[in-house]
Formats: sequence, structure tokens, C-alpha cells
Amino acid sequence: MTTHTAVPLKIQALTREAFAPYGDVIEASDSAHHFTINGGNTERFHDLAYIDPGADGRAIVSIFRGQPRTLPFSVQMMERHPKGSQAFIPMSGHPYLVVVAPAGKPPTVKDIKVFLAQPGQGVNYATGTWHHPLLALEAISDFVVIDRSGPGANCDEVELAVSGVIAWEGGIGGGRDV
Ligand SMILES: NC(=O)N[C@@H](O)C(=O)O
Ligand code: NI
Repeated sequence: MTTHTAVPLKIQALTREAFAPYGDVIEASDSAHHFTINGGNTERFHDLAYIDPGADGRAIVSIFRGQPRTLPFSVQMMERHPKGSQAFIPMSGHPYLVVVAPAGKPPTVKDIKVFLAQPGQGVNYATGTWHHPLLALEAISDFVVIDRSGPGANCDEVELAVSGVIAWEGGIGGGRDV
């Protein structure tokens, strides 16, 4: 029987550019399109994510209350939503992990990227982007989630033949390239 050693997954900082193949980063950054409204009282960071409920669905807003994960964490499965996007916007002031692979064929561990999201950063998984379910860190954490409600199944899961492992010893940039 063949045994496979888990592959260390490097943690990288979440930036709009690095995350572009997977979706959008939702944050009030200087690089976003922003302008002043409400007579100067408010700055609007405009149109930060492409919310896709699919032609036959509608966008809904929920709250996910995630239990914190412990590290090292073993990534053994990934999922995708083929009919719509899914956005997570943190509410509790804690960082979290975002684990993704490009839409399309089912991923292997070599396709996976791991990002550390800061409390002021949300993410929007584009339709079909492979991702791991919510990975809260440090404490019980609430997230606003914007995704699709509509007919048909909208969650495909895949088990990884070779798992990945997210450790923290090296912090961001720790671990080896996958
Ligand atoms: N199942 C569910 O709604 N949650 C997942 O899609 C997730 O990405 O956490
Ligand atoms: Ni999901």
C-alpha cells in the first residue's frame, strides 16, 4: 500500500494581485476605486467584488460563525461552487486562512495556494474557484457571507490524493514551495 507524505503548504500574504486568479479581495485599500460621499463624511470603496448568483439564482447574505482551527492543519479536501461566487467578510477582528486552487479540473496539492487574510480583508471566491471551507484562526469568528441561493446542487467536493499541511513555524513564507 502506497503512503503519501503530506506536502507543506507555504503561507503568503493576501493581496489583490496575488488573489486575482481566484477572485477578489474586499478591503478599503488605497488601490481600490474610492471616492468621498455624504458631504465629506464618508469614503466609498466602490465595487470591490464581482458577486455572481448565476442566471437562475439570487444573492443572499448570511453570517458564518466559525470555530478556530488549530495548526498544523491538514488540507485533505477542497470544494467549489459551480453556480455562483462566495464572499467572506470578517466581522470579529481575527485573521483567517484562505486556501484556493484555480477553477477547472479537480486540484492536486500542487495546485493549492494558502493566503493569510487580515481582519480588514474579505475575499470573494469567483464562481468555480476551488477552496477549502472556512478556516478561522485564534477565536470563534463571525463572517458575513454573500453567496447564491437557487435551484440545483452548488457544491462539489474533492478528496486530495496527497494532503497538504499548513504549519505556522515559519509564519508567512514558511514551508516549502508546493
Ligand atoms: N457549506 C458552506 O456553505 N460553506 C462552504 O461553502 C465554505 O466555503 O465555507
Ligand atoms: Ni464554499
